[in-house]
Amino acid sequence: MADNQNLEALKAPGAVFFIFGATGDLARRKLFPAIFSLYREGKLAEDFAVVGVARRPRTNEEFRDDVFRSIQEFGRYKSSDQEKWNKFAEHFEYKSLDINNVAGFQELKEQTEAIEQKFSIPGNRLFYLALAPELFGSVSLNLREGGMLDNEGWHRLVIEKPFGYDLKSAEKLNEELGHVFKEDEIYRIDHYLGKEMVQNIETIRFSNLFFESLWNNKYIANVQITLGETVGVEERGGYYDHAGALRDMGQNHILQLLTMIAMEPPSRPLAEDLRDEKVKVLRSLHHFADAAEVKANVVRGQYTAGQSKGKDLPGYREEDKVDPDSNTETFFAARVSVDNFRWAGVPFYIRTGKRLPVKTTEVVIEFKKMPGNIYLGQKHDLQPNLLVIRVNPMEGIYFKINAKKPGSESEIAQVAMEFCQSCLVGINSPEAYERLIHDAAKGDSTYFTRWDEVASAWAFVDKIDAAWKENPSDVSSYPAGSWGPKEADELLARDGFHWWPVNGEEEDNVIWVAASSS
Ligand SMILES: NC(=O)C1=CN([C@@H]2O[C@H](COP(=O)(O)OP(=O)(O)OC[C@H]3O[C@@H](n4cnc5c(N)ncnc54)[C@H](OP(=O)(O)O)[C@@H]3O)[C@@H](O)[C@H]2O)C=CC1
Ligand SMILES: O=C1O[C@H](COP(=O)(O)O)[C@@H](O)[C@H](O)[C@H]1O
Repeated sequence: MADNQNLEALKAPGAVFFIFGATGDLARRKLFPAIFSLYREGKLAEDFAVVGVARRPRTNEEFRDDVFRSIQEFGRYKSSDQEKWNKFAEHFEYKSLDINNVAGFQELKEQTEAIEQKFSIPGNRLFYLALAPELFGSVSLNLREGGMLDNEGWHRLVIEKPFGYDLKSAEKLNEELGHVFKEDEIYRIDHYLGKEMVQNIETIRFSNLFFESLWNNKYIANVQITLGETVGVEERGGYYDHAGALRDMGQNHILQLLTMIAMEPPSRPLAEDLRDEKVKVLRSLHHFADAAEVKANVVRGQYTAGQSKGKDLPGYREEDKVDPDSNTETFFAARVSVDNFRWAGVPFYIRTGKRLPVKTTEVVIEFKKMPGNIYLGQKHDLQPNLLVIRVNPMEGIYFKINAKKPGSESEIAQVAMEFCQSCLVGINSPEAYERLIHDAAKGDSTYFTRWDEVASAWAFVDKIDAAWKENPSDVSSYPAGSWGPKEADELLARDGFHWWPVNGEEEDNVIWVAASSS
């Protein structure tokens, strides 16, 4: 009984989910599998439906086949029972329309009313825009013009990143959306906020006395945030060549991770309180004053041909749909300061890149060194304590401490005490998109970015971009499969630090103690 009650509380209310861009890459790889997982776990009400929208012609049957293939290829759960699949698939319909043509929306309205009647759906409508950002404004206007918002029930707009190209374009887009939707109806996706371990940062920080009491500039020497990718630009060269790493990963995912690490505890466990704290961090970021300051603190790189695991990899300029003379950065690293009471003097080193040696998202908190004076003269190099939060692909945390090497007389060894969440049997963490779609359907905006966060992040990034534009070809190169240009190491070396190894590239002399059941 208690379990049933819990399940009921988890269920999102009945609604129609509109996936605009239903024939696209994101829908196929992430959104359909996420909806299936929510259904399998009983997190969707029985009275739900999904309407896929794009220009390509598709019958409902063809669309359901597309959805089936996407789930079998990319889903956490696969479908193996035809009868159960048919029951799920009958909730899916397709509508071919051009976003720019309002007549299509009027037809969509009629189709939607019939679906709502068929499944007794109470009129709630969630519009997920898995579309190129240029279409976001038109789709919201045409939803209104086509009468899609005239009914009773809630209306929510879920928007993919990038939200604009810079502050100015983001403001324009926000204004366009604001003519149709209120701020609390807009859910701006940053899928990193849906990741299990990103949400866990809040819990780790605010439920452990020994972390929170050390979480400041008295005890922390620096923070390192790495979002490494082994892939190149794949099929997205056309988009990426206009975006680059700073816009693609920096303005959103990295700065969001940084806010989770740096924010003050929210006064109440409410979405607005958490977002208030995050925006305060973004407002505290030191904005680089001019090109010289950017040059001293930000490194940009582009990959050239290289090798990974014995495989030859092309350079960025040889990639499909990329300008052969492109100066777009596929890597950036920066030394960032959060100018507030807690963090003054603590450098935050951030980096991301395509074609790095490993796929990894990790945050390393390096604590200040102990004086070590009582060990002087004993050939001990006392290492600093580290707290490492592993977000992706491994999930977990570990803490590095110094201890007497087992069996030795006085030797000191580094011990890594690990909670390896992904090693735990039975844990199959929900994908970020599952959580976020579920949250949006329940009206919980905690892990979506509010407009003032987006605007503050752009204001910071625009300063870097403006400096880069003054000298567009000043981009360092790095061979595919390496850790980026050497200047990224120099950023830290200057301060007496270095990047800590990530994702299992651990030093040999560390003793691991695992707190998992694997
Ligand atoms: N793919 C990814 O991994 C990620 C994507 N994103 C973001 O998600 C969004 C979608 O990306 P992605 O799926 O890769 O893009 P795709 O190019 O693969 O898909 C775009 C979709 O838009 C549809 N479309 C284009 N023009 C129109 C139009 N005029 N009217 C109706 N439908 C139209 C296309 O269908 P059709 O041609 O049939 O009309 C297609 O379904 C983008 O904002 C992207 O930045 C964010 C993070 C990761
Ligand atoms: O938003 C994006 O994220 C992906 C990386 O996401 P992850 O969850 O696999 O770490 C990145 O490849 C893509 O370029 C970017 O647009």
